[in-house]
Amino acid sequence: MAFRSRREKLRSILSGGTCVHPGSVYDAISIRIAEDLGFPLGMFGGSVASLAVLGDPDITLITLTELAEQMRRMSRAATLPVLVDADHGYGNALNVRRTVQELEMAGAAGLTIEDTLLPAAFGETKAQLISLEEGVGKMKAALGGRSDPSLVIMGRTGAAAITSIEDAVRRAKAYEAAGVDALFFTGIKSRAELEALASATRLPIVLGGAPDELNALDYLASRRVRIALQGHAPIAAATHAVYETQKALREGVAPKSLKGLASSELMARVMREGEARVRSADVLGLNK
Ligand SMILES: O=C([O-])CC(=O)C(=O)O
Ligand SMILES: [Mg+2]
Repeated sequence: MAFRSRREKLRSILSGGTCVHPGSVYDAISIRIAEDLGFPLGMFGGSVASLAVLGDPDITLITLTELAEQMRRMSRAATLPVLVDADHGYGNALNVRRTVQELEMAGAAGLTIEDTLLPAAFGETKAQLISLEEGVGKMKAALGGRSDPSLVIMGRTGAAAITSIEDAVRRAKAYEAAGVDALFFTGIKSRAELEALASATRLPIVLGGAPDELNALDYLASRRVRIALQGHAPIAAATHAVYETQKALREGVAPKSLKGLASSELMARVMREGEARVRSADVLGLNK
């Protein structure tokens, strides 16, 4: 299986004793940069998928096909293991199965399925959850949908901030019992909440955005948190750079005088230009 070693790397992070930050990845360039900088894995958030592919906010407009296609491009560009935010699995539990099949073929190392009601319901301004029973059905469907057993399936809940920490604990225990490989929590506001979840379960934990008191990797590792997200600053940095560059050009700055551009060395590295050159020499008859 072509992607097994990526999945095994993600599994070794989950079974290890430390907590790591993933690189935020969303396209072929960002995954190569994260790989070159030595990140142990990439996180492909639903928010950055929507932004990179559609230029839209994170409101469940992107389709599974678009998400999987973007993942496939990243899988081709780099070998870094990628954890994909598969939102609610793009429908009910049957759609979750299809989502897992598509993301597995696209080369994801792991994916998260969350129990948020998506897309947002009519007339509701706040996030809502599906029932625990439906959530368990989705986890089972996800597990049943993989054909490579090394693909990592994570159960995700934001219950701590939507309903209560007690509900988050109930859901975490139920998803663990359903057989998921790891638990992904968002909306955790304190060490006490993390500790309630960690002591009620045994699986490795992944933490979405968290407050400052939860930002010490050693502490997180001691509570079985193996991956801690840091948001998605790179796409905001890229947007800023494109904005400033286009603005300067529009204002008449000469291309040669632009500031903040990648060096030609960095561009060549990101394009893997050296490898392409060797390959061309080999196959285009230039090696004489
Ligand atoms: O998974 C993440 O990185 C956080 C999230 O839900 C998103 O960005 O859509
Ligand atoms: Mg998301």
